[in-house]
Amino acid sequence: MTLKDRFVIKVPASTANLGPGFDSIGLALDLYLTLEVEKNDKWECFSLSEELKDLPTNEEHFICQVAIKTAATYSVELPPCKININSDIPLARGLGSSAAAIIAGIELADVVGGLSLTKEEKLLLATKMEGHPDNVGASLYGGLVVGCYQQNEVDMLSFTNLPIEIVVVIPQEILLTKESRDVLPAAYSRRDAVQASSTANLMIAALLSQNWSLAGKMMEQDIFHQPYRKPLIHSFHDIEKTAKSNGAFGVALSGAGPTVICFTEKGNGRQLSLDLQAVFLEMTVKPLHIDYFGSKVKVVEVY
Ligand SMILES: Nc1ncnc2c1ncn2[C@@H]1O[C@H](COP(=O)(O)OP(=O)(O)OP(=O)(O)O)[C@@H](O)[C@H]1O
Ligand SMILES: N[C@@H](CCO)C(=O)O
Repeated sequence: MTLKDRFVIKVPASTANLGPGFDSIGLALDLYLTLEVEKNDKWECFSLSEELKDLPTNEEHFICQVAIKTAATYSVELPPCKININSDIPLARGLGSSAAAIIAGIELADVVGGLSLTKEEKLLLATKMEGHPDNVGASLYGGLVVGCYQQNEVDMLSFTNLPIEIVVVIPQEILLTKESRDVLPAAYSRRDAVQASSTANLMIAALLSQNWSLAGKMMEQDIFHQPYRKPLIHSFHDIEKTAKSNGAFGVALSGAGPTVICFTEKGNGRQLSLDLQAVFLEMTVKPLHIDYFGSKVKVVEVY
């Protein structure tokens, strides 16, 4: 690497859980966090999007902190960088903004610090920081991911070619993941644990066998987290009803909320988005696609 190298790091957003897959299932979406990075004499972060404008502009920035910490794990002192940051991912809305920022920080440390990390190493580092592998796995691998984090290890599979489209309905208010996790029970009875895990198992089997109505039914039957969180999202039931009567096969809270995510068969996303926007005028409604690539790093030589 020369001093004049510039890196572009692009990381997709993600939705987690897909209903019952709590802390385990994620899906990468085509909204992006993009960083342009070059070495500098000090740490500087310029937020180019409105959404990011109140964040720190020096090494206190979350992405720099992740990068510095990642490099330090391998006893590497990261040289300071100037970073231009752009993002389409709204913060604290359930679309994996923190996970994308963690993956971006790890990719930055990897490329600038010459760490040569494998995907598996990046996934473990990111999972430890985020606490669960669903969003970070989707942002790193792309596609639909199913993961298991225990005993300091993450096992994950990712799947491509799902003929579905997505519409997200994003309320204006933010909901921090921490607040949305605080309403969950500390423990579940054996009966509930069996029901919760069988619902998740059947949901993923139904999605992968393209049995859309069964996948949608299992999304709705989740008992892990949605019954506790839905009261925090006042419009959930109205959005669900409108989406289902306009062609969505499944509706769930996106991650920790407040975004509501609607799943429909390929080709229907745009119309479903228009139908939802016509009813929920005060919310941001977007048709999205699955990102199948995950995070990407490009070296741009500047002379
Ligand atoms: N691009 C970014 N740069 C710096 N900090 C960020 C960035 N994206 C997210 N964050 C930090 O993460 C916080 C949001 O994380 P939180 O886990 O609450 O929501 P989320 O990741 O958007 O939602 P979810 O985890 O439910 O998908 C922000 O308030 C901010 O502190
Ligand atoms: N699985 C996580 C995703 C949000 O970070 C949750 O539902 O809390």
